[in-house]
Amino acid sequence: MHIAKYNANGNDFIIFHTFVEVDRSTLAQQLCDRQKGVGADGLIVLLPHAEYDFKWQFYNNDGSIASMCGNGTRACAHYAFTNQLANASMRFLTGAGVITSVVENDLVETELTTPKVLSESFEENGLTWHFCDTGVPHLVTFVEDIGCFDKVIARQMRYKYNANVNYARLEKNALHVRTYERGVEDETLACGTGMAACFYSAYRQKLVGTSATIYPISGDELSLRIVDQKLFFKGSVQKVFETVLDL
Ligand SMILES: N[C@H](CCC[C@H](N)C(=O)O)C(=O)O
Repeated sequence: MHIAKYNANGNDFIIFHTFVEVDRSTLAQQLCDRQKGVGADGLIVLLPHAEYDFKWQFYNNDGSIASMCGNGTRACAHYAFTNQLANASMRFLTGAGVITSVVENDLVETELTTPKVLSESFEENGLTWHFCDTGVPHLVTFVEDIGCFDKVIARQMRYKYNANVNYARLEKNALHVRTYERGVEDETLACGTGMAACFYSAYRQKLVGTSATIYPISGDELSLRIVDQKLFFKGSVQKVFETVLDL
């Protein structure tokens, strides 16, 4: 099996394409295992689709299925274009709906799904939480010091609300973000829908304008903008290697 390993600002993925649609949860766990497998935060499988350029299966590191993955859309769009499976501007079907991505060299911009507010903001664990869906559910709290990211609190909130958990620090028109990711069950170096959730929560509170620079813990620089309530997420991706696995 021919696979590619991608890095999207620290969020890493194994990607391949096939005609065969089967449940790949166990394969995802095997391939994503960082000791016994290739190692990645997720597995992305591209499949043919009659109406769109392709559809995808997305699995987290633990084999769980997630409806969307912002960084994953940018990595798989680059993979699809590089492997001549789609043109530079493509539309593909995810569990959260149809996604449009545009590839320009190593830069990829994705139009995410329309964000949804999941509840009123609330206080818990001495923090104010905002709850929204940017393709998958995210809790967001704004802090003065991003170093106070607390994995114990994040894990507790992740299970109580079945959501990814983000701490964000605002600095002028930029956000520094740390994310505890559902399905990885740990902090990842970047989470695309998490960055989008932090931007959207800040925008709704008028803490940022219609665009902002976002810095995940990897230190990479990404951008988010909102136009007519649609979120556009842009950043670079890298193909780390390609190989053939005899599975
Ligand atoms: N772990 C997420 C899916 C991947 C999201 C993240 N990698 C991104 O870039 O959006 C969940 O199960 O809700």
